[in-house]
Amino acid sequence: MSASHPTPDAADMGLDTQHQEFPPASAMEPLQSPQHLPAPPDPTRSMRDLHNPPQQLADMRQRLFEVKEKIELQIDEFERYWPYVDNVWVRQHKAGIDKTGKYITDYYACRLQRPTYTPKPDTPRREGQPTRKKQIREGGTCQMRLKTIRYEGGYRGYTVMRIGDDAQHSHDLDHIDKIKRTSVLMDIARSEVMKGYMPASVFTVMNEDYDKLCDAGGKYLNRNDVRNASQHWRQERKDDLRVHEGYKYDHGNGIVKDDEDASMPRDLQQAALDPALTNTDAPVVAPPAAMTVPQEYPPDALAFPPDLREHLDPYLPPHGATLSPDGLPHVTLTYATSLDSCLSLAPGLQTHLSGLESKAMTHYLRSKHEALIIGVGTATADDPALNCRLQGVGGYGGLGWDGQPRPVIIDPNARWMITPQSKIIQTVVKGQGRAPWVIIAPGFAMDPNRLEMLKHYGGKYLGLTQFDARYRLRWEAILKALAAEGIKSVMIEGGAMVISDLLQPENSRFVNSVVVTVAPTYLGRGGVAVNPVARPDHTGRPHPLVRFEDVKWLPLGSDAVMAGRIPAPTLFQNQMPAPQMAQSHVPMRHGQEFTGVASS
Ligand SMILES: NC(=O)C1=CN([C@@H]2O[C@H](COP(=O)(O)OP(=O)(O)OC[C@H]3O[C@@H](n4cnc5c(N)ncnc54)[C@H](OP(=O)(O)O)[C@@H]3O)[C@@H](O)[C@H]2O)C=CC1
Ligand SMILES: Nc1nc(O)c(N)c(N[C@@H]2O[C@H](COP(=O)(O)O)[C@@H](O)[C@H]2O)n1
Repeated sequence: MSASHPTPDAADMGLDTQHQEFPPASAMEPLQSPQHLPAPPDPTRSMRDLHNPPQQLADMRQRLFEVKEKIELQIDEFERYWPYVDNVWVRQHKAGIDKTGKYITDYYACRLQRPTYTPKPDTPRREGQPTRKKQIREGGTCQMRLKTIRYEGGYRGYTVMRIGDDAQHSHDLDHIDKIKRTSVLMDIARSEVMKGYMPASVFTVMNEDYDKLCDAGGKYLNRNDVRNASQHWRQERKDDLRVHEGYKYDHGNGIVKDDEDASMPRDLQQAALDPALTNTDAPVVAPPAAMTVPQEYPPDALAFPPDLREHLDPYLPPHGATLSPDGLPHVTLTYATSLDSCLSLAPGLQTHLSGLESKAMTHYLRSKHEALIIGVGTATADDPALNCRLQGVGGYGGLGWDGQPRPVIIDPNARWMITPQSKIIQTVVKGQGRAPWVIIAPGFAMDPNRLEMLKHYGGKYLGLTQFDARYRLRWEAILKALAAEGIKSVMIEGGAMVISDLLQPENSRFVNSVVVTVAPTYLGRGGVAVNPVARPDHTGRPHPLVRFEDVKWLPLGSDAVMAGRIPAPTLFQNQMPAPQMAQSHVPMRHGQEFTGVASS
């Protein structure tokens, strides 16, 4: 999971995401809404929840058990997965809604945090009643806790994070599965019995695909669990119960598959198992939309095959990338150019240079970075979505915002006219991208409405103070500001001014690799060109500005993609020195001064 997330930071609501256990009273008010009462049994559960489970269920259960890093999910995803781990997590009493009414925070502790329960000596039972077996319940062994923040503002989402940097369970997930069943399993058992099936039959059918049962946390499910789940309902209806279609009672063996049915095609067998699909006697309840797993990708999804990925991976940040020893993120510079080095036909005009294959490649690159930088010239000209539309990332078949980079706009003068209709915001609303961060300089005249609007959708402004000799924001400061926000890899897409600036010797040391798409076209004079300023060597003779090394060319459709690295800075020692740096902070308007990074 990426370090950045689409929910407005918990810090925005006065919460320290790592260290503070409960929100300050000023920020949160106790919440009494019905959604915070214990979840009632879900009568819509059926065998389908076992046989057609949410995607990557075992993996998601493990992630929601460990919560090693912040997990971001869309609300329907959270509601789909959480009932599969509610055997682990017990909701605590402190829960709250902030004053804006947009954030709802809940706190959970591991089930094994409760004190150990030792039963009192059993009270005498009425004659003929069996003695109740009360077991010692293990507890008090695990201090792991987490909180969930549900955000319902310009978009809707959940952030799940553990409390305490190094917190972890004192046991594994299997241990919890052994001592407690999830509500999904109990709900399936209950609703199947309520359809008129014998508990033994329900148990047999639930075990039919044992791997899937284990994925759902049911490795230790037993017949008693099924009986207990439906006990109240069964008391008056003992005689009416039957076995599932396709099964029979076999003396000595219990409920077994009926061989005569075994020749049925597999999908028909599945349907036969689920009376909600076939049996008109059974109550048929449509599952809520939140339970349905989307099977198809959105129409704008792109595919980039694994064998092509292999060529580019050496140039990209590795999975779990860390900051450099200097505290800088991995930077990949990438853009599409014409043969005459132009990015677009004219200033302010978006021009499609990449073919379908190289466009898919660009989206693969986007999926591999935590942030995506463009200059305000590009944001204004293109009204871009700046999301990742690769099949399998969040919003395109993946979970939450997995693989979605954070768009970052360099806009020192806060001139980008972002509105709720901007494509970037529409993408956020659809759950297909993250809200942008905008980097601004001191002295900007910030429109408060725009600021509020951006925050509403989960974005923010970052104020920077450090300038170079031309009063441009220093790239080192930009990258360190993003690193301070948890970003460890950055893809810089353009436009021409940004790319040219980063190819200058004083900046190119921040670039780890370059991936350029060359389209077979001339755009002609008047185009917006990448043309960094040449630097003569120390004798005054012309000298190439940069020649990439470790270069690989990859034909993609009718384009050619070049991947390479910028040589170490020592190779530029013969060149003229970079201009002197300007002062590192400058006065803001209204007599204030920025010192370092500020966000709002
Ligand atoms: N083919 C491709 O791959 C791509 C094409 N493009 C195209 O490029 C064109 C836009 O390029 P261009 O006009 O050069 O604009 P840019 O996107 O490069 O934005 C330039 C502006 O961003 C701000 N800026 C950037 N870096 C800094 C810095 N270090 N410090 C301070 N301010 C900074 C400045 O804003 P201010 O002026 O307010 O000071 C500057 O004028 C568009 O036509 C777009 O379609 C864009 C990306 C990729
Ligand atoms: N790789 C590439 N090829 C082109 O032909 C382009 N015009 C661009 N432009 C960049 O992509 C952004 C558009 O992104 P969305 O498709 O809207 O997500 C644009 O703003 C440029 O940064 N890139």
